Amino acid sequence: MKICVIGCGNVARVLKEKLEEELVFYDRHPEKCKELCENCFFEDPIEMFESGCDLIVEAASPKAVEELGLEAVKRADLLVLSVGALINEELREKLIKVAEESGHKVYVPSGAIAGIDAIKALREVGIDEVRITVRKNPKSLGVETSEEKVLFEGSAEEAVKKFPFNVNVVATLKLASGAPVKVRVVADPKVDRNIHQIEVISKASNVFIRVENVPSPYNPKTSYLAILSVLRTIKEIAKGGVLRVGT
Ligand SMILES: NC(=O)C1=CN([C@@H]2O[C@H](COP(=O)(O)OP(=O)(O)OC[C@H]3O[C@@H](n4cnc5c(N)ncnc54)[C@H](OP(=O)(O)O)[C@@H]3O)[C@@H](O)[C@H]2O)C=CC1
Ligand SMILES: O=C([O-])CC(=O)C(=O)O
Repeated sequence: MKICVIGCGNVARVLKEKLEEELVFYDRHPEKCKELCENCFFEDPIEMFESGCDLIVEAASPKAVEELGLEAVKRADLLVLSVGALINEELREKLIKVAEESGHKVYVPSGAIAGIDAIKALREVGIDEVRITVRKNPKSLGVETSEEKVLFEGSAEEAVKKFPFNVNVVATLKLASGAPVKVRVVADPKVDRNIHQIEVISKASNVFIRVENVPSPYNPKTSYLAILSVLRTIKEIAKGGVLRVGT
């Protein structure tokens, strides 16, 4: 499999370390790609897409999904990590339409959270409400405070606008549940992990999930679990396989 990666940051670096597949890269900072892989980067994203990708992995930003998502999915299957971009219904529908027309898929991995399997199943009976508290060290949220501080309470849509690099998981919950998602973002100097606490209320089950994630090596905003989730998704795509575990 040839994998084309948008973004030469933290996620890309770990993918390069851990994957045996052929990898090529694009970033708006070519020097970052050069550092990662001297002979396997492109300065132009379209040239990279045209180079024959089996899978395009977006690991850059919600803006990158807006700018490059349609061009990418026209040419290959697309894995989106900056899921916040997909909360915009117009962009999401366009992406799905282009994917359908070109015979490609759009993958959204579970990323930094767990429980997407149960949430998808509960959708069958309708989910009344999803609540999530995102708790991170102030440094990860770009603020300074010596005490625990609630930075935000509101809807998924507002949250992804306000914290584009910290609450992509909120958009994943919204897409998986189809329900309103109530979000709290808390800066907490006492924590050194990225903590996601999720409650799902429905007729069939109430589900309580708490994930305490170690930050990833090159970007503390991004949990290491998010990268492991991408790695596993890529491996399952590459392997095909007949046994599918999980909803
Ligand atoms: N779904 C999930 O659960 C999770 C998703 N994420 C998201 O995954 C993405 C990748 O994370 P990570 O690797 O840690 O991020 P990094 O900031 O380490 O790397 C991203 C790289 O992509 C570049 N980039 C950003 N926007 C564009 C663009 N429009 N065109 C070209 N290059 C661009 C960045 O440049 P510059 O520095 O100039 O912006 C940077 O070099 C982020 O959006 C992050 O928020 C992270 C954790 C969990
Ligand atoms: O990695 C995390 O803990 C969550 C995150 O940054 C995001 O959802 O964007």
